[in-house]
Amino acid sequence: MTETNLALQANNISVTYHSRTGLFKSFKFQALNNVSFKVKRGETFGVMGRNGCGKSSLLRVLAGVYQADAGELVTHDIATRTLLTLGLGFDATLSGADNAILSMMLQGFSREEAKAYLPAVRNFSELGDFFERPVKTYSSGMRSRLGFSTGITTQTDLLLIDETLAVGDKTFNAKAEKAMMERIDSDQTVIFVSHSGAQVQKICQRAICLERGKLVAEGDVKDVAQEYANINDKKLD
Ligand SMILES: Nc1ncnc2c1ncn2[C@@H]1O[C@H](COP(=O)(O)OP(=O)(O)OP(=O)(O)O)[C@@H](O)[C@H]1O
Repeated sequence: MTETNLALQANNISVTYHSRTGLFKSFKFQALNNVSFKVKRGETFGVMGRNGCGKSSLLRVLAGVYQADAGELVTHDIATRTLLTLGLGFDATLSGADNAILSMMLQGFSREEAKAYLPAVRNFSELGDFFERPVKTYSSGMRSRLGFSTGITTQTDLLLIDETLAVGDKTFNAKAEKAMMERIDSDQTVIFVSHSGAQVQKICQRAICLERGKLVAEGDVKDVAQEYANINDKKLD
């Protein structure tokens, strides 16, 4: 892999959570331990691993939401990035439109650029007049739709997808999946995270596997999925 076709490089990324369990008690938990890998420009790169292995923590570091407490993330020509999740970070008192603008600004867009995307977000979300109403009046499905529509409408240099996307009703889900696959099939750099080796194998060329915060396999997606299956089999013994 030449340095010129690299989109990003994770070098020895570690993340430790510090949690308070009582007035004078706290504990540390290392969710990611020295994780390193490279992602090429335009590829769909997979991250697989069992529940609690550190997938979401890694996604948050890649999205710039969390700062790794050791290691570095080197990006090449990545000014904007989207984390496609269920929109849990919304301000419930603000309207869907205002939340969409804030979320696009967090992706790296200017206020003016975010405003220009707004009609397309409104249209994709199918929220109608609710788009101008406070998010606290939304059902959970409506929140998810707002989050997904905001993420999928913008054209960013890096698209991060969390498998746990269940966006709305059947019709909306089909539309969301189609839009996601169109982006994956384009020359977009995508990182796709899932606990399902089969799902990662379906859409990714290369992948890594995490186990208890450590990288245990990297390379061609078939080989990594096999390694992941072996880990799962061992746990079932
Ligand atoms: N804020 C936090 N404080 C303490 N521990 C945390 C925190 N967030 C996550 N963890 C722990 O870090 C580990 C990794 O969590 P993470 O959410 O990254 O895993 P995951 O692979 O995405 O899991 P899942 O597939 O269940 O979503 C887990 O053991 C989890 O309990």
